[in-house]
Amino acid sequence: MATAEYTLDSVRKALVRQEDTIVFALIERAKFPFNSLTYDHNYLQIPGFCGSLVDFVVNNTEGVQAKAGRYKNPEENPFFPENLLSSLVPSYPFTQILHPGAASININKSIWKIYFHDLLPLLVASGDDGNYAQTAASDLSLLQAISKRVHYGKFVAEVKFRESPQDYEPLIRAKDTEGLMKLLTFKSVEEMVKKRVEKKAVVFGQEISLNSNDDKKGKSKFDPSVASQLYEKWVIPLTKEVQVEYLLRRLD
Ligand SMILES: O=C(O)C(=O)C[C@]1(C(=O)O)C=C[C@@H](O)C=C1
Repeated sequence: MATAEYTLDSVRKALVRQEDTIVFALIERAKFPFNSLTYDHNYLQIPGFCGSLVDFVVNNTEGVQAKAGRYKNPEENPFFPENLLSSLVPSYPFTQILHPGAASININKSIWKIYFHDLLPLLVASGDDGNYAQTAASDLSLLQAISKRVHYGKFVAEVKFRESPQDYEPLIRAKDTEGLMKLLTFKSVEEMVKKRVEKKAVVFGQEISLNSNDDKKGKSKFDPSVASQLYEKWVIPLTKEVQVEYLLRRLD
């Protein structure tokens, strides 16, 4: 998008499209049981590496993706920024609409904790089918989709600021976190988002049969209420946290 194309309407449309990615990633992770060895620090015996299989897969995949240029896009934020090498590919002129302070906002450590402690136990069945590498890969896809959505709050905050700087500036100068949170909140939009996400989970998660009468009979690929809970408890609050963090740096 060019700078002029970033409006509240266009960034909300991007958030709506990201819901599809998140719901599909939920479906893909729910295909596997919990597979606890994926997260067990004593399972791997790889010389020179200390951590679980999911740590190993995420660290190494992010390493390759960083070299391939993924994190040159200001919409992307790595989970392990400490270990990354620079991009090795020619750079693309991404539209720079964000304030430079945006680069220092990365709440992936919180997303990581919530994902493993709270979301996974709600989403997947207990059990072990041995597909640990595939499980870790589907964890990473889902983590990346959630992370992108949450950090998109930077873009949402920027367009809100540009649309009414006169309302935001005094609150930013006063470091009024609560006031900012109130100003950027639209409860009716949040309600709509939660309902739509649950509906997508119902529709995308249903069995498809060529006989239309059978469509709704099969078992859903995951519990659709997990999608709305994910948004209500974590995705929306964290997106708002990113917006406040961004706004607090907006006049630096
Ligand atoms: O649409 C917005 O205005 C946003 O800021 C996004 C979002 C969300 O995360 O879905 C967050 C805060 C608002 O209260 C409404 C929705």
